[in-house]
Amino acid sequence: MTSPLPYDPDCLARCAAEIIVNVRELSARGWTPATSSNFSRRIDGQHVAITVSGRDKGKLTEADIMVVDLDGRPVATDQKSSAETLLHTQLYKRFPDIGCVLHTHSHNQTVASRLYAGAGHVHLAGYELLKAFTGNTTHDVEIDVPVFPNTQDMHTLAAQVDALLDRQPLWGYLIDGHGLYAWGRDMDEARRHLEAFEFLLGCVLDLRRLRS
Ligand SMILES: CSCCC(=O)C(=O)COP(=O)(O)O
Ligand SMILES: [Zn+2]
Repeated sequence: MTSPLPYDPDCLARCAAEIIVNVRELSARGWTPATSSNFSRRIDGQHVAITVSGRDKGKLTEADIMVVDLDGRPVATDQKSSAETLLHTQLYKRFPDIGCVLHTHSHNQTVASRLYAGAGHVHLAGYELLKAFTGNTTHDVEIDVPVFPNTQDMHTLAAQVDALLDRQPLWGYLIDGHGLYAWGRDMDEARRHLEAFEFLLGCVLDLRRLRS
């Protein structure tokens, strides 16, 4: 007799469907080139639905979504989760409110990360779209989007993210030459943050080009 799954399979199916439909849209914008990027959704207090490593994110099916626990260990599967699983699970583990983490490799995100790696952050101020981070209450906020050095050592990267999360609230960060992580309480909020970061980074890059 097979043992029952430790998570609700219907909940996994709903999370997977949500990831598939949203990621197809993000991929159609060119934000997930060459199998890059990874995506996850919290199933419950202990389990996360996340993309399998190396899959074409523009063509995801249910078979490309698996379950890991909050330490990033595969649950009831022998598939290999995203190489960057730890960057997802560290957020779910630390913040019970976080329900969705989205990581993309758009052109704007990658160029901005290269340009601002030296400064360590991209400063965002003066934009109406900053309301995307304040629950539409005010645009009068300033955000420094951190830029972390890229590494294949996820424990090093996760430790740097954790140290910054100790000091300030964050809705996303860049990795140098790599891409953007953004998150939210659910898919809609995470997407709003991701799209706002993408738009604002595009503005910063255009202004810098026009002023030079
Ligand atoms: C070819 S992309 C390099 C790895 C990466 O940065 C990424 O986002 C995708 O890795 P995954 O293991 O999640 O497919
Ligand atoms: Zn990546």
